[in-house]
Amino acid sequence: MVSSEGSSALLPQAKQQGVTKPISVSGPTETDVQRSLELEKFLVDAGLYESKEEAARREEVLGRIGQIVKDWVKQLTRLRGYTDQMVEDANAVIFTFGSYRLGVHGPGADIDTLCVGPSYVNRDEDFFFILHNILEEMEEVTELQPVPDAHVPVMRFKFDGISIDLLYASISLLVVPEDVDISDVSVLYNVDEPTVRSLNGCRVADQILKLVPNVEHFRTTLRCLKFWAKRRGVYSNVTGFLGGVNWALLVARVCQLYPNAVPSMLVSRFFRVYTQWRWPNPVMLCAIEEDELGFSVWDPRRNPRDRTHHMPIITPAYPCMNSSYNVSTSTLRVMMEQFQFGNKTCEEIELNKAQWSALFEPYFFFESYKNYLQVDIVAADVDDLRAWKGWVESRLRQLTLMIERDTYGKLQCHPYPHEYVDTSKQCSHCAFFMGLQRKEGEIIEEGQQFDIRGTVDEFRHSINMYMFWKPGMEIYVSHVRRRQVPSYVFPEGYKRSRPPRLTNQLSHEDGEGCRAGSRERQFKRKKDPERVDLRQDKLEKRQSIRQQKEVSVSPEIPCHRSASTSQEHLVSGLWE
Ligand SMILES: Nc1ncnc2c1ncn2[C@@H]1O[C@H](COP(=O)(O)OP(=O)(O)OP(=O)(O)O)[C@@H](O)[C@H]1O
Ligand SMILES: [Mg+2]
Repeated sequence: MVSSEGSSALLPQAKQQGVTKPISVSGPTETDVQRSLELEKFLVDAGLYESKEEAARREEVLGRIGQIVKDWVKQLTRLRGYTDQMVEDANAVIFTFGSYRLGVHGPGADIDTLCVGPSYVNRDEDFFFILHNILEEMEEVTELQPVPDAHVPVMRFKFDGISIDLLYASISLLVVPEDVDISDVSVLYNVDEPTVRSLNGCRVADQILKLVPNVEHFRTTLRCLKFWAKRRGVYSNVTGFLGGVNWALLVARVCQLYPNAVPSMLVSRFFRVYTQWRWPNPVMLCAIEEDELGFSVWDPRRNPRDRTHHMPIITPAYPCMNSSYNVSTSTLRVMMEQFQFGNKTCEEIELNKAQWSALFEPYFFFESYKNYLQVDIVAADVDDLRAWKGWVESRLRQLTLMIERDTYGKLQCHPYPHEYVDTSKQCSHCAFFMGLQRKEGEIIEEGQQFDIRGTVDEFRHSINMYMFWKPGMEIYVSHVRRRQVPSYVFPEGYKRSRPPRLTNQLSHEDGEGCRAGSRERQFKRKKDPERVDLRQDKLEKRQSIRQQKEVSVSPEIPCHRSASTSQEHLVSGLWE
Protein backbone atom coordinates (compact mmCIF):
# COMPACT_ATOMS: atom_id res chain seq x y z
CA MET A 1 0.00 0.00 0.00
CA VAL A 2 1.33 3.44 -0.85
CA SER A 3 1.37 5.86 2.03
CA SER A 4 -1.49 8.18 2.76
CA GLU A 5 -2.11 11.86 2.31
CA GLY A 6 -2.77 12.16 -1.41
CA SER A 7 -2.53 15.38 -3.31
CA SER A 8 -2.26 17.57 -0.24
CA ALA A 9 1.40 16.54 -0.08
CA LEU A 10 2.22 18.60 -3.15
CA LEU A 11 3.73 21.76 -1.93
CA PRO A 12 2.05 24.82 -3.44
CA GLN A 13 4.80 27.20 -4.52
CA ALA A 14 2.89 30.15 -3.17
CA LYS A 15 3.07 28.69 0.28
CA GLN A 16 6.77 28.09 0.28
CA GLN A 17 7.61 31.26 2.07
CA GLY A 18 6.08 31.71 5.48
CA VAL A 19 3.90 28.61 5.42
CA THR A 20 2.18 28.71 8.75
CA LYS A 21 -0.25 25.84 8.49
CA PRO A 22 0.65 22.17 8.21
CA ILE A 23 0.41 20.82 4.67
CA SER A 24 -0.99 17.52 5.77
CA VAL A 25 -2.75 16.42 8.92
CA SER A 26 -3.46 12.85 7.86
CA GLY A 27 -1.82 10.14 9.91
CA PRO A 28 0.30 7.14 8.98
CA THR A 29 -0.98 3.90 7.52
CA GLU A 30 0.14 0.52 8.86
CA THR A 31 2.66 0.34 6.06
CA ASP A 32 4.13 3.69 7.05
CA VAL A 33 4.50 2.52 10.65
CA GLN A 34 6.12 -0.72 9.48
CA ARG A 35 8.52 1.18 7.24
CA SER A 36 9.43 3.44 10.14
CA LEU A 37 10.30 0.42 12.26
CA GLU A 38 12.49 -0.86 9.44
CA LEU A 39 14.18 2.51 9.16
CA GLU A 40 14.88 2.63 12.89
CA LYS A 41 16.32 -0.87 12.77
CA PHE A 42 18.50 0.16 9.85
CA LEU A 43 19.84 3.13 11.82
CA VAL A 44 20.56 0.96 14.87
CA ASP A 45 22.33 -1.65 12.72
CA ALA A 46 24.37 1.12 11.09
CA GLY A 47 25.79 1.89 14.57
CA LEU A 48 24.31 5.36 14.90
CA TYR A 49 23.34 5.02 18.56
CA GLU A 50 25.80 5.07 21.43
CA SER A 51 25.83 2.36 24.09
CA LYS A 52 24.39 2.87 27.59
CA GLU A 53 27.94 2.80 28.97
CA GLU A 54 29.08 5.58 26.66
CA ALA A 55 25.99 7.65 27.50
CA ALA A 56 26.75 7.25 31.21
CA ARG A 57 30.40 8.24 30.66
CA ARG A 58 29.30 11.41 28.88
CA GLU A 59 26.99 12.32 31.76
CA GLU A 60 29.83 11.78 34.17
CA VAL A 61 32.21 13.94 32.13
CA LEU A 62 29.63 16.72 31.93
CA GLY A 63 29.21 16.53 35.71
CA ARG A 64 32.98 16.85 36.15
CA ILE A 65 33.22 19.85 33.82
CA GLY A 66 30.25 21.46 35.59
CA GLN A 67 32.10 21.17 38.92
CA ILE A 68 35.36 22.49 37.43
CA VAL A 69 33.72 25.69 36.20
CA LYS A 70 31.88 26.23 39.50
CA ASP A 71 35.18 25.94 41.40
CA TRP A 72 36.87 28.24 38.88
CA VAL A 73 34.24 30.99 39.35
CA LYS A 74 34.35 30.63 43.14
CA GLN A 75 38.12 30.91 43.12
CA LEU A 76 37.99 34.06 40.97
CA THR A 77 35.29 35.61 43.20
CA ARG A 78 37.49 35.08 46.24
CA LEU A 79 40.57 36.45 44.45
CA ARG A 80 38.72 39.58 43.40
CA GLY A 81 37.91 40.41 47.05
CA TYR A 82 34.12 39.96 46.92
CA THR A 83 32.22 39.39 50.21
CA ASP A 84 32.00 35.95 51.79
CA GLN A 85 28.34 35.84 50.80
CA MET A 86 29.26 36.49 47.17
CA VAL A 87 31.89 33.79 47.28
CA GLU A 88 29.30 31.45 48.74
CA ASP A 89 26.78 32.29 46.01
CA ALA A 90 29.30 32.41 43.15
CA ASN A 91 28.22 30.06 40.40
CA ALA A 92 28.60 28.96 36.79
CA VAL A 93 26.20 26.71 34.89
CA ILE A 94 26.88 24.29 32.06
CA PHE A 95 24.44 23.86 29.14
CA THR A 96 24.74 21.54 26.19
CA PHE A 97 23.67 22.28 22.65
CA GLY A 98 24.29 20.86 19.17
CA SER A 99 23.60 17.22 18.38
CA TYR A 100 24.03 16.10 22.01
CA ARG A 101 21.35 18.49 23.23
CA LEU A 102 19.05 17.57 20.35
CA GLY A 103 19.51 13.89 21.23
CA VAL A 104 20.84 12.84 17.83
CA HIS A 105 24.53 12.33 18.53
CA GLY A 106 26.25 9.10 17.65
CA PRO A 107 29.05 7.18 19.33
CA GLY A 108 32.22 9.24 19.55
CA ALA A 109 30.47 12.56 18.77
CA ASP A 110 31.66 15.74 20.41
CA ILE A 111 29.65 17.49 23.12
CA ASP A 112 28.95 21.14 22.40
CA THR A 113 28.90 22.84 25.77
CA LEU A 114 28.30 26.38 26.99
CA CYS A 115 29.42 27.72 30.34
CA VAL A 116 27.37 30.67 31.62
CA GLY A 117 29.20 32.77 34.19
CA PRO A 118 28.69 36.05 36.09
CA SER A 119 29.37 39.53 34.72
CA TYR A 120 32.74 39.93 36.42
CA VAL A 121 34.25 36.73 34.95
CA ASN A 122 35.40 37.57 31.45
CA ARG A 123 36.23 35.52 28.40
CA ASP A 124 39.63 36.84 27.33
CA GLU A 125 41.58 36.40 30.54
CA ASP A 126 39.46 34.38 32.96
CA PHE A 127 38.23 31.80 30.48
CA PHE A 128 40.99 31.61 27.90
CA PHE A 129 43.82 32.04 30.38
CA ILE A 130 42.90 31.01 33.92
CA LEU A 131 40.43 28.23 33.12
CA HIS A 132 42.68 27.15 30.27
CA ASN A 133 45.57 26.74 32.74
CA ILE A 134 43.40 24.81 35.17
CA LEU A 135 42.37 22.40 32.39
CA GLU A 136 45.92 22.13 31.11
CA GLU A 137 47.04 20.83 34.50
CA MET A 138 44.44 18.06 34.59
CA GLU A 139 45.53 14.65 33.45
CA GLU A 140 42.07 13.79 32.10
CA VAL A 141 42.37 16.71 29.67
CA THR A 142 44.19 16.20 26.37
CA GLU A 143 44.46 18.02 23.04
CA LEU A 144 43.55 21.34 24.66
CA GLN A 145 43.16 23.91 21.90
CA PRO A 146 41.90 27.44 22.64
CA VAL A 147 40.43 29.29 19.65
CA PRO A 148 39.75 32.78 21.07
CA ASP A 149 39.59 34.55 17.69
CA ALA A 150 36.92 32.33 16.14
CA HIS A 151 33.52 33.78 15.15
CA VAL A 152 32.29 31.84 18.17
CA PRO A 153 35.29 31.66 20.55
CA VAL A 154 35.78 28.11 21.77
CA MET A 155 38.06 25.95 23.88
CA ARG A 156 38.42 22.47 22.41
CA PHE A 157 39.70 19.50 24.35
CA LYS A 158 39.17 15.90 25.18
CA PHE A 159 38.09 14.98 28.68
CA ASP A 160 38.65 11.30 29.43
CA GLY A 161 38.74 10.79 25.67
CA ILE A 162 35.41 12.57 25.01
CA SER A 163 35.65 15.57 22.67
CA ILE A 164 34.33 18.77 24.17
CA ASP A 165 33.73 22.17 22.53
CA LEU A 166 33.39 24.59 25.44
CA LEU A 167 32.05 28.12 24.88
CA TYR A 168 31.74 30.85 27.46
CA ALA A 169 29.08 33.52 28.04
CA SER A 170 29.37 36.11 30.75
CA ILE A 171 25.86 37.47 31.38
CA SER A 172 24.95 40.70 33.13
CA LEU A 173 24.17 39.13 36.50
CA LEU A 174 26.43 39.12 39.56
CA VAL A 175 25.12 35.72 40.58
CA VAL A 176 24.10 33.09 38.04
CA PRO A 177 21.22 31.08 39.47
CA GLU A 178 21.38 27.32 38.95
CA ASP A 179 18.10 27.50 36.98
CA VAL A 180 19.07 30.51 34.82
CA ASP A 181 16.76 30.70 31.79
CA ILE A 182 18.88 31.37 28.72
CA SER A 183 15.83 31.13 26.45
CA ASP A 184 14.69 34.46 27.88
CA VAL A 185 15.73 37.32 25.65
CA SER A 186 16.89 39.31 28.73
CA VAL A 187 20.12 37.25 28.85
CA LEU A 188 21.15 39.12 25.70
CA TYR A 189 21.03 42.53 27.40
CA ASN A 190 24.40 44.28 27.69
CA VAL A 191 26.49 41.48 26.30
CA ASP A 192 28.92 41.60 23.38
CA GLU A 193 28.44 39.98 19.96
CA PRO A 194 30.54 36.85 20.59
CA THR A 195 28.49 36.26 23.76
CA VAL A 196 25.23 36.55 21.81
CA ARG A 197 26.58 34.02 19.30
CA SER A 198 27.77 31.72 22.09
CA LEU A 199 24.36 31.80 23.79
CA ASN A 200 22.61 31.29 20.51
CA GLY A 201 23.57 27.63 20.02
CA CYS A 202 21.64 26.67 23.16
CA ARG A 203 18.77 29.03 22.46
CA VAL A 204 18.39 27.59 18.96
CA ALA A 205 18.46 23.99 20.19
CA ASP A 206 15.82 24.80 22.83
CA GLN A 207 13.59 26.46 20.25
CA ILE A 208 13.88 23.56 17.81
CA LEU A 209 12.84 21.06 20.47
CA LYS A 210 9.98 23.34 21.49
CA LEU A 211 8.71 23.92 17.95
CA VAL A 212 8.63 20.39 16.55
CA PRO A 213 5.32 18.59 17.07
CA ASN A 214 6.88 15.24 18.02
CA VAL A 215 10.43 15.23 19.36
CA GLU A 216 11.04 11.49 18.93
CA HIS A 217 9.92 11.52 15.31
CA PHE A 218 12.08 14.58 14.72
CA ARG A 219 15.10 12.82 16.24
CA THR A 220 14.80 9.65 14.19
CA THR A 221 14.27 11.63 10.99
CA LEU A 222 17.21 13.91 11.73
CA ARG A 223 19.51 10.97 12.52
CA CYS A 224 18.50 9.46 9.21
CA LEU A 225 19.09 12.65 7.22
CA LYS A 226 22.44 13.36 8.88
CA PHE A 227 23.61 9.83 8.08
CA TRP A 228 22.30 10.16 4.54
CA ALA A 229 24.06 13.51 4.05
CA LYS A 230 27.37 12.03 5.23
CA ARG A 231 27.03 9.05 2.89
CA ARG A 232 26.19 11.32 -0.03
CA GLY A 233 29.04 13.78 0.64
CA VAL A 234 26.90 16.81 1.52
CA TYR A 235 27.50 17.08 5.27
CA SER A 236 29.96 19.86 6.03
CA ASN A 237 29.36 23.46 6.92
CA VAL A 238 32.93 24.53 6.31
CA THR A 239 33.00 23.21 2.73
CA GLY A 240 29.77 25.01 1.84
CA PHE A 241 27.31 22.18 2.37
CA LEU A 242 25.12 21.86 5.46
CA GLY A 243 26.18 21.07 9.03
CA GLY A 244 24.31 19.71 12.05
CA VAL A 245 22.19 22.75 12.82
CA ASN A 246 21.17 23.28 9.16
CA TRP A 247 19.98 19.71 8.77
CA ALA A 248 18.17 20.01 12.10
CA LEU A 249 16.28 23.10 10.93
CA LEU A 250 15.37 21.60 7.55
CA VAL A 251 14.03 18.47 9.23
CA ALA A 252 12.21 20.47 11.92
CA ARG A 253 10.39 22.44 9.20
CA VAL A 254 9.21 19.25 7.52
CA CYS A 255 8.06 17.93 10.91
CA GLN A 256 5.96 21.08 11.28
CA LEU A 257 4.48 20.68 7.81
CA TYR A 258 3.50 17.05 8.50
CA PRO A 259 2.69 16.99 12.25
CA ASN A 260 1.17 13.50 12.23
CA ALA A 261 3.73 11.82 10.04
CA VAL A 262 6.03 9.06 11.28
CA PRO A 263 9.77 9.08 10.40
CA SER A 264 9.50 7.00 7.22
CA MET A 265 6.99 9.52 5.87
CA LEU A 266 9.00 12.48 7.11
CA VAL A 267 12.11 11.27 5.28
CA SER A 268 10.32 10.99 1.96
CA ARG A 269 8.46 14.29 2.52
CA PHE A 270 11.81 15.89 3.30
CA PHE A 271 13.07 15.07 -0.17
CA ARG A 272 9.79 15.97 -1.80
CA VAL A 273 9.66 19.37 -0.12
CA TYR A 274 13.28 20.30 -0.74
CA THR A 275 13.45 19.13 -4.35
CA GLN A 276 10.59 21.53 -5.00
CA TRP A 277 11.79 24.37 -2.80
CA ARG A 278 12.47 27.55 -4.68
CA TRP A 279 15.70 28.77 -3.14
CA PRO A 280 16.56 31.43 -2.07
CA ASN A 281 13.19 31.50 -0.36
CA PRO A 282 14.18 31.07 3.29
CA VAL A 283 13.34 28.07 5.43
CA MET A 284 12.06 29.28 8.79
CA LEU A 285 10.39 27.48 11.64
CA CYS A 286 6.80 28.42 12.14
CA ALA A 287 7.12 30.44 15.32
CA ILE A 288 9.16 33.14 13.61
CA GLU A 289 6.72 35.88 12.86
CA GLU A 290 7.27 38.34 10.05
CA ASP A 291 7.54 41.15 12.62
CA GLU A 292 10.19 39.28 14.48
CA LEU A 293 12.12 38.75 11.27
CA GLY A 294 12.04 42.49 10.79
CA PHE A 295 14.20 42.87 13.87
CA SER A 296 16.41 39.95 13.08
CA VAL A 297 19.97 40.02 11.90
CA TRP A 298 19.11 38.21 8.66
CA ASP A 299 16.88 40.49 6.64
CA PRO A 300 17.27 40.74 2.85
CA ARG A 301 14.93 43.76 2.83
CA ARG A 302 17.45 45.75 4.83
CA ASN A 303 20.80 44.06 4.29
CA PRO A 304 21.90 43.81 0.66
CA ARG A 305 24.42 41.11 1.61
CA ASP A 306 21.61 38.83 2.73
CA ARG A 307 20.21 38.96 -0.79
CA THR A 308 23.32 37.10 -1.97
CA HIS A 309 22.57 34.05 0.21
CA HIS A 310 21.67 31.03 -1.90
CA MET A 311 20.02 28.72 0.60
CA PRO A 312 18.85 30.68 3.65
CA ILE A 313 17.98 28.50 6.63
CA ILE A 314 17.05 30.85 9.45
CA THR A 315 17.70 30.11 13.11
CA PRO A 316 14.54 30.28 15.26
CA ALA A 317 15.92 32.21 18.25
CA TYR A 318 16.40 35.96 18.34
CA PRO A 319 18.59 37.29 16.73
CA CYS A 320 17.49 35.12 13.79
CA MET A 321 20.40 34.49 11.45
CA ASN A 322 21.03 32.58 8.29
CA SER A 323 22.81 29.44 9.46
CA SER A 324 23.87 28.44 5.95
CA TYR A 325 25.59 31.51 4.51
CA ASN A 326 28.46 29.25 3.38
CA VAL A 327 26.35 27.64 0.66
CA SER A 328 27.40 28.68 -2.87
CA THR A 329 25.77 28.07 -6.24
CA SER A 330 28.08 25.05 -6.70
CA THR A 331 27.29 23.39 -3.40
CA LEU A 332 23.58 24.19 -3.76
CA ARG A 333 23.63 22.52 -7.19
CA VAL A 334 25.31 19.42 -5.73
CA MET A 335 22.80 19.27 -2.86
CA MET A 336 19.84 19.66 -5.20
CA GLU A 337 21.14 16.74 -7.26
CA GLN A 338 21.41 14.69 -4.10
CA PHE A 339 17.90 15.69 -3.00
CA GLN A 340 16.67 14.46 -6.39
CA PHE A 341 18.44 11.16 -5.78
CA GLY A 342 16.86 10.95 -2.31
CA ASN A 343 13.42 11.74 -3.68
CA LYS A 344 13.66 9.16 -6.42
CA THR A 345 14.90 6.48 -4.04
CA CYS A 346 12.16 7.22 -1.50
CA GLU A 347 9.55 6.91 -4.26
CA GLU A 348 10.98 3.50 -5.06
CA ILE A 349 10.93 2.54 -1.38
CA GLU A 350 7.28 3.60 -1.15
CA LEU A 351 6.51 1.40 -4.14
CA ASN A 352 8.37 -1.49 -2.47
CA LYS A 353 10.90 -1.45 -5.29
CA ALA A 354 13.82 -0.62 -3.00
CA GLN A 355 14.98 -1.05 0.59
CA TRP A 356 16.19 1.65 2.97
CA SER A 357 19.77 0.62 2.27
CA ALA A 358 19.39 2.04 -1.26
CA LEU A 359 18.95 5.52 0.18
CA PHE A 360 22.29 5.31 1.97
CA GLU A 361 24.34 4.03 -0.96
CA PRO A 362 27.62 5.91 -0.78
CA TYR A 363 28.21 8.55 -3.39
CA PHE A 364 31.10 7.48 -5.62
CA PHE A 365 32.77 10.82 -6.02
CA PHE A 366 35.80 9.44 -7.83
CA GLU A 367 33.62 7.87 -10.47
CA SER A 368 31.55 10.95 -11.08
CA TYR A 369 34.02 13.26 -12.79
CA LYS A 370 36.71 13.01 -15.42
CA ASN A 371 38.76 15.83 -13.95
CA TYR A 372 39.69 16.70 -10.39
CA LEU A 373 41.71 19.23 -8.49
CA GLN A 374 43.85 17.66 -5.82
CA VAL A 375 44.85 19.88 -2.91
CA ASP A 376 47.71 18.35 -0.91
CA ILE A 377 48.45 19.75 2.53
CA VAL A 378 51.62 18.84 4.37
CA ALA A 379 53.17 19.89 7.68
CA ALA A 380 56.08 18.86 9.88
CA ASP A 381 53.98 17.02 12.48
CA VAL A 382 50.39 16.13 13.37
CA ASP A 383 49.80 19.22 15.51
CA ASP A 384 50.99 21.56 12.77
CA LEU A 385 48.92 19.63 10.24
CA ARG A 386 45.74 19.97 12.35
CA ALA A 387 46.07 23.74 12.46
CA TRP A 388 47.25 24.15 8.84
CA LYS A 389 44.58 21.81 7.48
CA GLY A 390 41.87 23.68 9.40
CA TRP A 391 42.98 26.90 7.77
CA VAL A 392 43.21 25.48 4.25
CA GLU A 393 39.88 23.67 4.61
CA SER A 394 38.17 26.87 5.66
CA ARG A 395 39.49 28.55 2.48
CA LEU A 396 38.55 25.81 0.00
CA ARG A 397 35.15 27.41 -0.53
CA GLN A 398 36.96 30.47 -1.83
CA LEU A 399 38.82 28.37 -4.38
CA THR A 400 35.52 27.02 -5.68
CA LEU A 401 34.10 30.52 -6.01
CA MET A 402 37.25 31.85 -7.66
CA ILE A 403 37.38 29.11 -10.29
CA GLU A 404 33.76 29.62 -11.21
CA ARG A 405 34.29 33.38 -11.29
CA ASP A 406 37.41 33.21 -13.47
CA THR A 407 35.88 30.80 -15.97
CA TYR A 408 32.68 32.87 -16.13
CA GLY A 409 30.79 29.95 -14.67
CA LYS A 410 31.68 27.66 -17.58
CA LEU A 411 33.70 25.39 -15.31
CA GLN A 412 31.87 24.04 -12.29
CA CYS A 413 33.51 22.84 -9.10
CA HIS A 414 32.35 20.23 -6.67
CA PRO A 415 34.34 20.42 -3.43
CA TYR A 416 34.27 17.07 -1.66
CA PRO A 417 34.08 17.25 2.15
CA HIS A 418 36.36 14.35 2.89
CA GLU A 419 40.05 14.29 3.66
CA TYR A 420 42.40 11.55 2.46
CA VAL A 421 45.75 10.63 3.93
CA ASP A 422 48.74 9.23 2.11
CA THR A 423 50.28 7.18 4.89
CA SER A 424 53.31 6.35 2.78
CA LYS A 425 54.54 9.94 3.15
CA GLN A 426 57.03 10.66 5.89
CA CYS A 427 55.62 14.07 6.68
CA SER A 428 52.08 14.62 7.99
CA HIS A 429 49.81 14.79 4.98
CA CYS A 430 46.21 15.04 3.90
CA ALA A 431 44.49 15.81 0.62
CA PHE A 432 41.18 17.25 -0.47
CA PHE A 433 39.65 16.83 -3.93
CA MET A 434 37.27 18.81 -6.10
CA GLY A 435 35.38 17.50 -9.10
CA LEU A 436 35.52 19.70 -12.19
CA GLN A 437 33.11 19.75 -15.07
CA ARG A 438 31.90 22.02 -17.81
CA LYS A 439 28.63 23.70 -17.09
CA GLU A 440 25.83 21.69 -18.60
CA GLY A 441 24.71 23.12 -21.90
CA GLU A 442 27.84 25.23 -22.32
CA ILE A 443 29.16 24.94 -25.82
CA ILE A 444 32.91 24.82 -25.70
CA GLU A 445 34.69 25.25 -29.00
CA GLU A 446 37.09 22.57 -30.06
CA GLY A 447 40.51 23.09 -28.54
CA GLN A 448 39.23 25.61 -26.03
CA GLN A 449 40.98 25.23 -22.70
CA PHE A 450 40.43 26.46 -19.20
CA ASP A 451 43.53 28.07 -17.81
CA ILE A 452 43.12 28.35 -14.07
CA ARG A 453 46.77 28.77 -13.17
CA GLY A 454 46.24 32.42 -12.23
CA THR A 455 43.27 31.46 -10.06
CA VAL A 456 45.22 28.76 -8.27
CA ASP A 457 48.12 31.17 -7.76
CA GLU A 458 45.77 33.70 -6.21
CA PHE A 459 44.35 30.99 -3.95
CA ARG A 460 47.82 29.85 -2.87
CA HIS A 461 48.74 33.43 -2.16
CA SER A 462 45.71 33.87 0.12
CA ILE A 463 46.52 30.57 1.86
CA ASN A 464 50.07 31.67 2.50
CA MET A 465 48.79 34.70 4.42
CA TYR A 466 48.22 32.31 7.35
CA MET A 467 49.19 34.17 10.51
CA PHE A 468 50.55 31.11 12.27
CA TRP A 469 52.56 29.69 9.38
CA LYS A 470 55.45 27.45 10.40
CA PRO A 471 58.22 25.83 8.34
CA GLY A 472 56.95 22.60 6.83
CA MET A 473 53.42 23.89 6.20
CA GLU A 474 52.89 23.58 2.45
CA ILE A 475 50.07 23.30 -0.03
CA TYR A 476 50.14 21.85 -3.55
CA VAL A 477 47.34 22.07 -6.04
CA SER A 478 47.31 19.80 -9.05
CA HIS A 479 44.96 18.78 -11.82
CA VAL A 480 44.41 15.03 -11.99
CA ARG A 481 42.33 12.97 -14.32
CA ARG A 482 40.15 10.19 -13.00
CA ARG A 483 42.66 7.47 -13.78
CA GLN A 484 45.43 9.42 -12.04
CA VAL A 485 43.59 9.75 -8.75
CA PRO A 486 45.92 8.22 -6.12
CA SER A 487 45.05 4.77 -4.86
CA TYR A 488 44.96 5.83 -1.19
CA VAL A 489 41.60 7.51 -1.73
CA PHE A 490 39.97 4.13 -2.31
CA PRO A 491 38.92 2.23 0.80
CA GLU A 492 40.74 -0.97 -0.09
CA GLY A 493 43.61 0.86 -1.73
CA TYR A 494 42.54 0.02 -5.26
CA LYS A 495 40.17 1.53 -7.75
CA ARG A 496 36.81 -0.08 -8.23
CA SER A 497 36.45 -1.38 -11.72
CA ARG A 498 33.99 0.86 -13.43
CA PRO A 499 30.57 -0.45 -12.43
CA PRO A 500 27.58 -0.53 -14.71
CA ARG A 501 25.82 2.82 -14.50
CA LEU A 502 23.77 2.68 -11.33
CA THR A 503 20.47 4.41 -11.20
CA ASN A 504 21.60 6.17 -8.05
CA GLN A 505 24.84 7.36 -9.55
CA LEU A 506 25.00 10.90 -10.75
CA SER A 507 27.72 11.19 -13.36
CA HIS A 508 29.35 14.38 -14.50
CA GLU A 509 31.27 13.31 -17.52
CA ASP A 510 31.33 15.50 -20.54
CA GLY A 511 30.25 13.98 -23.84
CA GLU A 512 33.72 12.84 -24.87
CA GLY A 513 34.21 11.03 -21.60
CA CYS A 514 30.92 9.22 -21.88
CA ARG A 515 31.70 8.03 -25.36
CA ALA A 516 35.15 6.79 -24.38
CA GLY A 517 33.71 5.05 -21.33
CA SER A 518 30.96 3.30 -23.20
CA ARG A 519 33.33 2.27 -26.02
CA GLU A 520 35.60 0.64 -23.48
CA ARG A 521 32.73 -1.32 -22.06
CA GLN A 522 31.66 -2.42 -25.52
CA PHE A 523 35.20 -3.67 -26.21
CA LYS A 524 35.14 -5.85 -23.15
CA ARG A 525 32.01 -7.55 -24.39
CA LYS A 526 33.67 -8.47 -27.74
CA LYS A 527 34.91 -12.01 -27.98
CA ASP A 528 37.86 -11.28 -30.29
CA PRO A 529 40.80 -10.58 -27.92
CA GLU A 530 43.06 -9.20 -30.65
CA ARG A 531 40.53 -6.63 -31.61
CA VAL A 532 40.20 -5.56 -27.97
CA ASP A 533 43.95 -5.20 -27.61
CA LEU A 534 44.24 -3.16 -30.77
CA ARG A 535 41.50 -0.81 -29.75
CA GLN A 536 42.87 -0.49 -26.21
CA ASP A 537 46.32 0.13 -27.60
CA LYS A 538 44.89 2.97 -29.62
CA LEU A 539 43.20 4.41 -26.55
CA GLU A 540 46.39 4.19 -24.50
CA LYS A 541 48.37 5.93 -27.23
CA ARG A 542 45.84 8.73 -27.28
CA GLN A 543 46.02 9.02 -23.51
CA SER A 544 49.80 9.24 -23.52
CA ILE A 545 49.73 12.03 -26.14
CA ARG A 546 47.25 13.90 -23.94
CA GLN A 547 49.45 13.54 -20.90
CA GLN A 548 52.47 14.90 -22.74
CA LYS A 549 50.50 18.03 -23.44
CA GLU A 550 49.95 18.62 -19.75
CA VAL A 551 52.19 20.52 -17.40
CA SER A 552 53.18 18.79 -14.17
CA VAL A 553 50.18 16.66 -13.41
CA SER A 554 50.09 15.09 -9.97
CA PRO A 555 53.56 16.10 -8.80
CA GLU A 556 55.41 14.15 -6.14
CA ILE A 557 54.94 16.07 -2.90
CA PRO A 558 58.21 16.90 -1.17
CA CYS A 559 58.27 17.14 2.62
CA HIS A 560 60.48 20.17 2.92
CA ARG A 561 59.91 23.79 2.04
CA SER A 562 60.63 24.00 -1.62
CA ALA A 563 62.31 26.97 -3.16
CA SER A 564 60.65 26.24 -6.47
CA THR A 565 58.18 28.56 -8.08
CA SER A 566 54.51 27.79 -7.75
CA GLN A 567 54.44 26.89 -11.45
CA GLU A 568 55.83 23.46 -10.69
CA HIS A 569 52.90 22.49 -8.54
CA LEU A 570 50.09 24.02 -10.44
CA VAL A 571 47.07 22.61 -12.00
CA SER A 572 47.88 21.97 -15.62
CA GLY A 573 45.46 24.52 -16.91
CA LEU A 574 45.10 22.53 -20.11
CA TRP A 575 41.62 21.31 -20.65
CA GLU A 576 40.18 19.27 -23.36
N1 LIG B 1 26.46 28.23 10.82
C1 LIG B 1 25.92 28.21 12.03
N2 LIG B 1 24.93 29.06 12.36
C2 LIG B 1 24.36 29.04 13.57
N3 LIG B 1 24.72 28.19 14.54
C3 LIG B 1 25.71 27.32 14.29
C4 LIG B 1 26.37 27.27 13.03
N4 LIG B 1 27.30 26.30 13.07
C5 LIG B 1 27.23 25.76 14.31
N5 LIG B 1 26.28 26.37 15.04
C6 LIG B 1 25.88 26.06 16.41
O1 LIG B 1 26.82 25.21 16.99
C7 LIG B 1 26.21 23.95 17.27
C8 LIG B 1 27.22 22.86 17.14
O2 LIG B 1 27.68 22.78 15.82
P1 LIG B 1 28.11 21.38 15.21
O3 LIG B 1 28.72 21.67 13.90
O4 LIG B 1 28.88 20.60 16.23
O5 LIG B 1 26.69 20.73 14.92
P2 LIG B 1 25.93 19.55 15.63
O6 LIG B 1 24.46 19.89 15.51
O7 LIG B 1 26.44 19.32 17.01
O8 LIG B 1 26.24 18.34 14.67
P3 LIG B 1 27.42 17.26 14.72
O9 LIG B 1 26.70 15.98 14.94
O10 LIG B 1 28.02 17.36 13.36
O11 LIG B 1 28.37 17.64 15.82
C9 LIG B 1 25.04 23.86 16.33
O12 LIG B 1 24.04 22.98 16.75
C10 LIG B 1 24.57 25.30 16.34
O13 LIG B 1 23.82 25.57 17.47
MG1 LIG C 1 28.47 18.94 17.61
